[in-house]
Amino acid sequence: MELYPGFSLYRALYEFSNYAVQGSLNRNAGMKWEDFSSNGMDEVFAIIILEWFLALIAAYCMDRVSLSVKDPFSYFKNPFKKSPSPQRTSLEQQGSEVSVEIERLDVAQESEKVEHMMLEPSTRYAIVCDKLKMVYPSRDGNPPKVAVRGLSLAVPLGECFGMLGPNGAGKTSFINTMIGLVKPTSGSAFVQSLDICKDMDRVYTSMGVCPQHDLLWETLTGREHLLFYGRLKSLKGSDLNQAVEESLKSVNLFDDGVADKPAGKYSGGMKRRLSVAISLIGSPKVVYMDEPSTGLDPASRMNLWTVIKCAKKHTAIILTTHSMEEAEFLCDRLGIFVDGRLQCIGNSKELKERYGGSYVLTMTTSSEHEKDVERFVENVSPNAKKIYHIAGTQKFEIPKEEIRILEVFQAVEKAKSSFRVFAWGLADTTLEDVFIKVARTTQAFNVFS
Ligand SMILES: Nc1ncnc2c1ncn2[C@@H]1O[C@H](COP(=O)(O)OP(=O)(O)OP(=O)(O)O)[C@@H](O)[C@H]1O
Repeated sequence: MELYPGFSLYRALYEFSNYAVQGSLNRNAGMKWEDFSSNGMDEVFAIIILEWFLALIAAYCMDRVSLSVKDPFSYFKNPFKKSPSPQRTSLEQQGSEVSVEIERLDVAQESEKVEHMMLEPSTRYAIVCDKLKMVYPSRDGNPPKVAVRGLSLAVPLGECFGMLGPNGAGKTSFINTMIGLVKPTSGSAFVQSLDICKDMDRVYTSMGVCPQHDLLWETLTGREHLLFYGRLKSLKGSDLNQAVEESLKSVNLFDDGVADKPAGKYSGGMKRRLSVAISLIGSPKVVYMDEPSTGLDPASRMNLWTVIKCAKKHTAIILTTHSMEEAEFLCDRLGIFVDGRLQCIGNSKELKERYGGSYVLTMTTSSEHEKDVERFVENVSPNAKKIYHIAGTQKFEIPKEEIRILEVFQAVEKAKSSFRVFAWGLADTTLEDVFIKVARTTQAFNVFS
């Protein structure tokens, strides 16, 4: 009976209380150590200690079994295999909503390319990320945040890769991982064949960074900043002075003594230009630019674009931007990044062809002719879809295969005789349309999944 855990405890308590009652009646001390062998309490205690060890082992096994949710018996098959930590499990569950997504062909091809590269490394590619994942740990009661979900990407020298994506998509987190500010949670990344987890010190010598927010010393001048970063990139003597001068000229910070003013007195645009110059000094092989032209006037922006375009000839650049114009002007390939994942990848023409497939017809009339416009569009293209409507102005998405542009022009001219058209236009798909479509579809999918 005493082998049952509860019973041995009960027996011990019973004996103690019995001796205590007898002790108080007979005015003696109750149970003593020497009484243990006479009343069997030594056996009871031996059983309790043994059971404590057995219960501990049983509780540990049950805990491990409960963690192996998919196969509760897997623990018994291999009891020494490390089980995932509770945090890891919750992250995997968090990521599972996305794992049902159908990976798009272009993104899958990029992953395949990277997998191939991991087996046969190539020096042509300056940046290679293989299933890179970055999770911010839970803090202040908030759950962990998966910012980058297994990104696979290869960027060759001479390419500017544009990373587009809505706010909070994880672009900056990706860059921060690549520049060593935060450690990847899993996956790997290589810069010039150097592992960012092991050889970051060597990676820094061939890397330039233009962060999202300018990181400048208020009291140092623009020239001093460039001298400092130039020295970090191993430039010396006349080479360093020449590189600094060229860099200052390229971003229009050379004339009128601007180069020798403290950075604290620079305008926002000047600081931004200095940050870009810093990222490019010493001709690094890899450059990360996080929204480089934010806050620049149109002339400075165009000037900056020329500098970046010139620099990319011998560099691999990863650039994040919210400007579609900038992306089209600078980037050889683009990736739309939503919720920590690349949703599509290709050059701007390919993306427009892939995700466009329709013209946008805009027509403005007085409010009473709105129905006439609807009928007109239905005649032109039965599958047209109204996408926008406000005070007499309506926009319709028309499948490209359903219309010929000449016929639309003829039809509009004819319609003008039936009702007054204030303005109208027919536009091809823009990169902005593609961006909105991809971002909306993915976000809607994530909400409903
Ligand atoms: N230090 C942090 N701790 C926890 N979560 C963070 C941290 N930094 C960013 N995040 C979260 O990670 C996600 C990705 O943020 P990130 O700044 O990388 O996005 P982004 O694409 O660069 O956005 P934006 O275009 O606005 O710059 C966001 O949901 C953000 O709230």
